[in-house]
Amino acid sequence: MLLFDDVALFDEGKKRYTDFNLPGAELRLWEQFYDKAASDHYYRLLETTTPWQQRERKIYDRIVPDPRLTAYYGGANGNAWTKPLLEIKEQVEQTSRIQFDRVLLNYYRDGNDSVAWHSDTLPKDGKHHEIASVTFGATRLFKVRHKTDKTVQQLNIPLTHGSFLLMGASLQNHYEHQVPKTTKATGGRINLTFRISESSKPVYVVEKR
Ligand SMILES: O=C(O)CCC(=O)C(=O)O
Ligand SMILES: [Fe+2]
Repeated sequence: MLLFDDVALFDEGKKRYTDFNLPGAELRLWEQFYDKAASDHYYRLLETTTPWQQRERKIYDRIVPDPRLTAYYGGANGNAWTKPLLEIKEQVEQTSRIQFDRVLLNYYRDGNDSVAWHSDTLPKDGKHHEIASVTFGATRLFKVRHKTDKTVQQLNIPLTHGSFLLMGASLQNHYEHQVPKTTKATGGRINLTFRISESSKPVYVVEKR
């Protein structure tokens, strides 16, 4: 069975690069960072071998399960790195010239799974770092909006199978993002966000093109 044949982009066989040129923040996208065969391979592998957890959070006085499954690798409390995750980490490090030391995996089982508007948590050193986001599986919209300046247009970025989105450190200061639920029939989606914890600093500076 072939997975995710609806991704028309793959027919073109092109790696497409976009710099969103956001005011005050860096956001860059490589579509088909992985080709279809590699993307299908990683999707299947991660879906079946990851120790997915259903996390919960307290919202006021209610305990609410997250509308997605998650797993952490690296850092103080994460699972031990696996060979495929290290492979992906090295590939995003080569392109971004930034070194990451942990990864959060999100598994959106269908269109009913989501992540609400947020900025990623401030690391303990009080400073945001770059985040490298890799997607396998169904295409979902990644929405980005400025926290205060309503004149900055909201972005709706379809993150396709095998894409790589690089978020600059200041994106978290000035913008928030979400992956909304969708009623469109959609299969599973796995997103990996490679991060830098407080104990390590980027080895390289992201180069502006
Ligand atoms: O699934 C995505 O594309 C984004 C996930 C995310 O924003 C997060 O885990 O902080
Ligand atoms: Fe996030």
